Amino acid sequence: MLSQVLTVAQMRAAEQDLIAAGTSVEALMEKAGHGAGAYVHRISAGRSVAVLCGPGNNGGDGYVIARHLADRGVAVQVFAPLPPGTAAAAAARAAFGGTIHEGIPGDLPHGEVFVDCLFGSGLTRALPDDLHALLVRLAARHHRRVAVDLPSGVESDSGLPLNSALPTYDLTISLGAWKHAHFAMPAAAMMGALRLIDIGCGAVPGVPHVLARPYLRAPAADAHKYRRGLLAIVGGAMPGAALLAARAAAHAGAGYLRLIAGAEPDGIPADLVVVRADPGEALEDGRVAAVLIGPGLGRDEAARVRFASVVRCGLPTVVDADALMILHPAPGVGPGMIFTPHEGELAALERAYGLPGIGHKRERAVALAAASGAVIVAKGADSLIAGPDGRLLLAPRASSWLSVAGSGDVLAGIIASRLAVTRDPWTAAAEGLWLHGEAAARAGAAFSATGLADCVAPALGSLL
Ligand SMILES: NC(=O)C1=CN([C@@H]2O[C@H](COP(=O)(O)OP(=O)(O)OC[C@H]3O[C@@H](n4cnc5c(N)ncnc54)[C@H](OP(=O)(O)O)[C@@H]3O)[C@@H](O)[C@H]2O)[C@@H](O)CC1
Ligand SMILES: Nc1ncnc2c1ncn2[C@@H]1O[C@H](COP(=O)(O)OP(=O)(O)O)[C@@H](O)[C@H]1O
Ligand SMILES: [K+]
Repeated sequence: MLSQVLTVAQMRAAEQDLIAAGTSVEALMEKAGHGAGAYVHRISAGRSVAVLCGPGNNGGDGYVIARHLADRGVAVQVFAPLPPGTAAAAAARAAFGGTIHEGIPGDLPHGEVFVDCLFGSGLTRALPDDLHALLVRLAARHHRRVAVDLPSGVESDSGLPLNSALPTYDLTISLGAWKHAHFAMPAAAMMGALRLIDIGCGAVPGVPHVLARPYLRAPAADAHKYRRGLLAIVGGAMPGAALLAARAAAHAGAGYLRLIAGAEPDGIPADLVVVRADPGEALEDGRVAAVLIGPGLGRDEAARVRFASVVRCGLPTVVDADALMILHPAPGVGPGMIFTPHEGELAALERAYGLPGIGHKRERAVALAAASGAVIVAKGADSLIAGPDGRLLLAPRASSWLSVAGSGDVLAGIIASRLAVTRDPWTAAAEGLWLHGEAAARAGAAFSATGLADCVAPALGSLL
C-alpha cells in the first residue's frame, strides 16, 4: 500500500475516504506536518530553518512543520507571501505563533535549511513571477533544501516543471502516497532523496506501484543446471553485445547459458557454451527455458531470419535492441515475450503497432503492452514496466552512471536469466530491473558495462 503511486485526483479521493471515515483535514495535516517536521529537524541539527508557506494545504503543512521545529528549540522563520486560503491552513498558522514574514520581503536571510511548502498537489498553473523569484532567492540562500510533497512549480501527474529555473532539492518528502512526479523525468531529477510520510491512506485498486526489492531464493537443495534454467542467447552480426549480455546473465541465476552464435565471437569465456547452428534447430532442444535475442543481432535479412526462428519456437523470450527495430506484429510475437525498448526503440515499436505515441511515458508503455501482449520494460532515467493487463511498476531513480554503452545489454541479460529461472515475464522483468539498479549502485562511479555485469552476483546475493 505504501508503494502505490497516485494521481492528484486519486490522492484527493483517498483523503476524502479518510475524512469520511472520521479523520479531519486538520488531523491529517498534523500527521503529515509532524512526519515531515521530524525529517527537517534531523537535517537542521539545531541550525536555522526558513519555511515558505503557500495559500493552500501545502502551506498548512508548512505551518505545522514550523511549529514542530519551534517546539524543539529550532530558530524558524516563516515566509507567507499569500494568506491562508483554507480553514485547515488558517488553523495551522494560528497554532504556529512564531515569526511570519508576509508579502514579498526585500531582505531575505541566509540559513541552513529551506523548506518549500509553497504549492503541492494543488498547483494548477505556472508560478507567477513574484512567487517564483521569492522561491528561487530563498532556495539559493540556504545550504539544504527540502520540498514538501512536491517541489513547487512541478505538475504532479506529469512530472513536468511549469516554470523554468526551479530550484533543486536534497530531499523531497511525499505525503500520504507517492505521486507520478516522484518517478517521472524531468521532475524526479530535481528532488534529491525521497521519503514518504504515511497518513493512513488505504490501498487504491488498479494503480501503479513502485518497483520493490524482490524476494529471491537460492536454488533448491536438489537443483541441477537445467532445472535452474537454460537460457539460449541468439547472437548475430556483432558478437560483443551478446557476450556482454551473457556475462550478466551468468550472474543472475540461470543454471546454463548457451550462445547460438551468428558471427564468430572472440574471447569466449570458458563457462559459455557456444553453438554454431541454425537457431531454429538449436532451439528445438526441449530443455531451453528462455531465449534472448537482440544485442548485436544486426538488422539485415539474416537478422530477420534468426528472429523469425525465435518466434516460431514459441519460448519465453526477451526481445531487445536490434530485434525491437525489425519487429512487426505477427502471430507469436508479443505474448510470453518481454520487450526492453529505450525511447528510440519505443517510438519504433509504436510505429510498428500503429500506436499514436502520445501521452505520458507510462501511458505509452501500457498502450504498447496492451497492443502487443508483451511485458514492456521502458528504459531510461525513469524506467518502468507495463504489463498487457494494465499493471504498471515505476522504478526508483537508478545511478546515472548507467548511461554507458552496453548497460542495456547487461539489463537484457539479467532479465533473460531471470526469465529462464522464473518462466514468468512479469516477475522476470521486475526482478531484472531491480537487480540492474542494485548492481549499478554497487558498481560505484564511472563503471564499464563489464564492471556492471560483474556486480550482478553481489546484487543478487544481497536478496537471499
Ligand atoms: N487534503 C488533505 O487532506 C491533505 C493535504 N495535504 C497537503 O495539501 C496539499 C494540497 O493542498 P491544496 O489542494 O490546498 O493545494 P496547494 O498545492 O497547497 O495549493 C493550492 C492553492 O494554490 C492555488 N494555486 C494553484 N496554483 C497556483 C499558482 N501557480 N499560483 C498561485 N496560486 C496557485 C490554488 O487556487 P486556485 O487559484 O487554483 O483556485 C489553491 O488555492 C498537498 O500537496 C499536501 O501538501 C496534507 O496536509 C495531508 C492532508
Ligand atoms: N541517466 C540514467 N539514469 C538511470 N538509468 C539510466 C540512465 N541512462 C541510462 N540508464 C539505463 O541504462 C540502460 C541503457 O540501455 P540502452 O539505452 O539500451 O543502452 P545500450 O544500448 O548502450 O546498452 C537502461 O537500462 C537505462 O534505463
Ligand atoms: K512544496
